[in-house]
Amino acid sequence: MKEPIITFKKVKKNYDETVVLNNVSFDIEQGKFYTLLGPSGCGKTTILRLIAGFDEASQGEILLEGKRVNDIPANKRKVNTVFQDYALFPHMNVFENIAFGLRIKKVSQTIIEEKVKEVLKMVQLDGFGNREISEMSGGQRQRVAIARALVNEPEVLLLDEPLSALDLKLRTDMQYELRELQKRLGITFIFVTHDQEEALAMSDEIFVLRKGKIIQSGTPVDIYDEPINRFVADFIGESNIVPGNMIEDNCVEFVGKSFECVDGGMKSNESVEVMIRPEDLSLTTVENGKLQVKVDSQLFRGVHYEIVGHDDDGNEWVVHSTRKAKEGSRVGLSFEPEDIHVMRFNETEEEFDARLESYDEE
Ligand SMILES: Nc1ncnc2c1ncn2[C@@H]1O[C@H](COP(=O)(O)OP(=O)(O)OP(=O)(O)O)[C@@H](O)[C@H]1O
Repeated sequence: MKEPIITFKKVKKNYDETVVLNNVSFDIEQGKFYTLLGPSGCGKTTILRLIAGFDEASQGEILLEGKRVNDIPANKRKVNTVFQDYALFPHMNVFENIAFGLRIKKVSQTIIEEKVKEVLKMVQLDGFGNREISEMSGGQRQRVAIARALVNEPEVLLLDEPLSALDLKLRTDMQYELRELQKRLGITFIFVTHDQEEALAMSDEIFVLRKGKIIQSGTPVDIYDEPINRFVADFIGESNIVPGNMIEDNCVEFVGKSFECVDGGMKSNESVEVMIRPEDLSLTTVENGKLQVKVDSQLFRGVHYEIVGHDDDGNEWVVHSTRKAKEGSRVGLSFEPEDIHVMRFNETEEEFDARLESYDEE
């Protein structure tokens, strides 16, 4: 791995007695799209503020390009932030909003004009310089905010829920645009969201946070397919989770039967939670099914039917299927060994924290 562009080493942040970040450590590589994902209040914005230099860490080290920056002020860091509300100046036009930072740095008018033109082009707002902010749509304002950050040529762009004010269609378009922009510029983006679909669609790497800790990091596929615990499984996507028992490395028992699986790492006889995603289950006949369920309801969701049923042990199963099922009928469900994911059963938060710490020490 190249030298990380940002490193957090056991960073803690507290306000008086309240611990907001607890021993957070990570490396951010240059040129990738990272997402901080987690429920409200878990510490996402705090991490951005510490990177930007708007707040100081209570303990631990923050490095930018290998150099400790704990005591370096925000304006000396090659990092720029795009805020949730864009923080544009309403009384200035688009050009002046973008030029503002350069004017403060006393950059010459010719260079300002050149640079503003260049970033307006990057965000596809060519020719919008003279418009007032009030004449711009939500998506356009968003792009002005990004242009204003890009004009400073940051190595890292921090984006704090920048799409949350947009309606669904525009939001999806902007997700695509932002991802394309990041690829084109090749700079590091660190994006904050509590929307898991957005995180999956946009990121190279996701950090999942809970209560001031990063509890899992990895590619969207890693996190979706191999959630570290039930919290991550439930937070990211829909899942069916039932209790089970490991028979041996590649064999797990649930709903009274044993199944081949490829997900090792648990001890024999260990109690586990077995997860299978709704789209990994397919409908078949009762005879051919690995599981049998009675269909309780189904909803048409456009791309698929969402079928909800229960097995004879009373466990609920959700299936995403392009085929319909009949309410009240019995159907079989099939799945592949690699679609089974096993997690520790009933792990308490303390036990989980101890497990995370043991990984850190390895
Ligand atoms: N200046 C402050 N003084 C005291 N507590 C604070 C301060 N700033 C943040 N906090 C607390 O720190 C915790 C983390 O806040 P943070 O803004 O990082 O969360 P977040 O994950 O970004 O949440 P959201 O998704 O709601 O924006 C919250 O419990 C918040 O109340």
